[in-house]
Amino acid sequence: MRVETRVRSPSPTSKCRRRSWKSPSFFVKPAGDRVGTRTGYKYHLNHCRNRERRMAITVAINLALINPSTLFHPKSPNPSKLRAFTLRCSSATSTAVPDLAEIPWKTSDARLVLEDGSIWRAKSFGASGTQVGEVVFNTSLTGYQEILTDPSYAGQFVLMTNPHIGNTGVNFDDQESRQCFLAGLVVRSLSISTSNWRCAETLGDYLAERNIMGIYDIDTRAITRRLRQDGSLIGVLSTERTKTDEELLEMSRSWDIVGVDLISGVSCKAPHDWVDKTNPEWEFNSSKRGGEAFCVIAYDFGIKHNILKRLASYGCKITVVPSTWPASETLKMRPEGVLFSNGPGDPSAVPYAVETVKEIIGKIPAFGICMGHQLLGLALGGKTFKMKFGHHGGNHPVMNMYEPFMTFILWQNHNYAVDSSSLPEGVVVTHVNLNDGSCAGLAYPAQNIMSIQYHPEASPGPHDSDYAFREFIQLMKKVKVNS
Ligand SMILES: NC(=O)CC[C@H](N)C(=O)O
Repeated sequence: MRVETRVRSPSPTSKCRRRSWKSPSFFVKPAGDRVGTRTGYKYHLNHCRNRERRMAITVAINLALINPSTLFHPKSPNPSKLRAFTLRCSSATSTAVPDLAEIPWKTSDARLVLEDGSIWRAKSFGASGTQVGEVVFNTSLTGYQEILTDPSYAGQFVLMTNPHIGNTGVNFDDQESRQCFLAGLVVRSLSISTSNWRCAETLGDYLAERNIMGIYDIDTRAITRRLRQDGSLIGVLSTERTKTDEELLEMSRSWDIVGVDLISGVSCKAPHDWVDKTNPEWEFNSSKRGGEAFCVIAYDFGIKHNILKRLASYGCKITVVPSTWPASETLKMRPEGVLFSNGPGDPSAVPYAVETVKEIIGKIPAFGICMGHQLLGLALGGKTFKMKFGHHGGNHPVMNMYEPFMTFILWQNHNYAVDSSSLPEGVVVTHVNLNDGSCAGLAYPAQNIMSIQYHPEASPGPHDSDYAFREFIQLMKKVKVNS
């Protein structure tokens, strides 16, 4: 198919004040011997501000990417600039063209077999092979790259409920860790083109290079309903024709994620300092930072880079240590605070980490995030349990129990939770998830402990809870002043 694009600008001499006359129109139409010249798509812009103009150009580039050599825009107000821009963009992503063009006509070549016996046919992208994991659904509309690189998804297939994924491609600034640890990605519709000023490669290429499997053209709504009704399910994803459905089903039924130590596979291997702050270009909260720098040890149970960046932006000097780092070494380093990070899997499967937490709390102010929060709950004598299908997404309402009318919309990503009723006296539930009443935060003021089940760094997600980092700073400050 040849693609012809035209951008028609408003007449500069037009005296007409009506908006529609002032608006540029933009046409993208398939052209060629067997396609009528008047068929195609018309993008009519309501007004001609730069942003809309850029959008129009972006649409033109996306459609023209199917065949960049036929890019054509004779009536651009500034043809040479527009041509240079569009050609630069199309050549920057031209390596992706053959794959993209193939996608809509590809036939099913993958199966997702769930432990309940259901078999879902799909089309594969990224790596091929056979992979087992727990299927969880994520309700986030954006941020698939941060999700892919969040180590907390180790051992899990992430099914995105947002039906359209891949349209912004992948860049190398939005990585939350050194690699993708998840088992695979499940999407309804994989974008046939990518368009973003930071895009460095397509999602498919990115996953293939990292040996991560992806599938698309699968009924993600039906699977999500099943997970909501029956709870998280183990699944096997396979592109191998030689494997029978029965074999894959057997594989899914003989694997379990409960009781497995997934932290040891994602944690760093040696201590190191962290200095990167949130890029000033993306900084959203530069107010109320004191000049004081606190030394913090961050236990890496699968830590996301943006937790470290936010802490650094709040002025902390951070040393990241592996999950097996002895508490005695930490105490010798005399930090002013200890952070217990997020991380994958079952908190009760890592008793060594609970022991470490037990040895540290009460001696140094402690802050737990997600897995760190669960480990603190266990160390304080509480219990954790596996939730039905967990919380994965950026739309979770969480209420602050100290200020009951303060409800935040937050990013959560967890399958386990602390059982509020199991917590000993003196430990307070500070936050509650309003969807199901589960514990979303706790504090033990007597030992200068605070912890949250949600992600204050967002990435992706709303920034509502960035204040949690400030509260940790205030906690360290209070202890320093009083000591
Ligand atoms: N984001 C996290 O730290 C996840 C915590 C824990 N592994 C869970 O799934 O509940």
